[in-house]
Amino acid sequence: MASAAEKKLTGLVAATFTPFTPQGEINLPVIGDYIDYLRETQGVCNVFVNGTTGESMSLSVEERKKLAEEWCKRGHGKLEQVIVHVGSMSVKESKELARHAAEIGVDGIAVISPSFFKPKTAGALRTFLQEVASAAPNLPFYFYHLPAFTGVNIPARDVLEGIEQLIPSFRGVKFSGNDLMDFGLCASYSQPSWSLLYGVDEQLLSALVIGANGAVGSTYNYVGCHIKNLMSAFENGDLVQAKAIQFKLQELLKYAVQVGFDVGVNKQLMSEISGLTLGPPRLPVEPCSSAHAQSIKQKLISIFA
Ligand SMILES: CC(=O)N[C@H](C=O)[C@@H](O)[C@H](O)[C@H](O)CO
Ligand SMILES: CC(=O)C(=O)O
Repeated sequence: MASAAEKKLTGLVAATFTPFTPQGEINLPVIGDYIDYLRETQGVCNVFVNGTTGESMSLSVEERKKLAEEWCKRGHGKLEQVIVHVGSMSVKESKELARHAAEIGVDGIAVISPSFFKPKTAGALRTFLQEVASAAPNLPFYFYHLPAFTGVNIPARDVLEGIEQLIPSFRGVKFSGNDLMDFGLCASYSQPSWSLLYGVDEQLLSALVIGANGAVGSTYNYVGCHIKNLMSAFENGDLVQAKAIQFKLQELLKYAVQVGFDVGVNKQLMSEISGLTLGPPRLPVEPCSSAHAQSIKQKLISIFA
């Protein structure tokens, strides 16, 4: 994968779930099959490992390293890019994870804002990001904006101001917010080598209109093949078709939220759809019954039929 390191990240990126054993330990042997499923069944060849969907904030540093290693090792020759999220509450741990990511040859790293002690200004957040990036100066670096989870409501556009001077390896933003004006301001500030990756799957089409280069999301694990069609329809100027597919995903997620949807449900849904055994989530996320996930799967089948 090292050769792909400077290839601009575009298209669909699956935010991966972390496989656990029934006892709640990370279950590395599942990852090889997971990669084959993404490639062969969904046509998705990029992954975002140890993010929100991967429950990174509930994992130990040691577990995060082992997971990153396994995704890299098994993905070699099969995946185009393996991006690893290395954000943490501790700048020291983040730097350790960034150094480790460089050693194992990932294609890029992403960092979310710390959220217990929150940066008060865009400048403080930039300094945090710069410090982490300095531990892996040759790795493409992405800022991960997820205000609903971090509670850090600094506009991403403000974070980007002058960031290319502080972080020469800066290559873009994974924007998981609903504020499309802020996203637009990021797009107009963006540079040719940057990737703007949108992360709210239910409104991807709007972000494509504004200039998203790609998308990172949890649902691409199991509806990637359909959302690829949305992206091609958009590229071909077929907005009628692109909207029809976007509306299907919205209908699915509306149903899922109505019956109950969190990362535990999402993970069980992926197990039911893919046949992979991803196991339970980790506390405080509660396990989801097979029946609950099956009802969402049935909805998905009827919507995308
Ligand atoms: C908070 C979170 O996990 N966001 C994901 C990625 O950014 C999305 O892919 C959502 O899971 C998806 O848009 C469904 O709401
Ligand atoms: C969904 C997403 O992008 C994440 O898991 O971080």
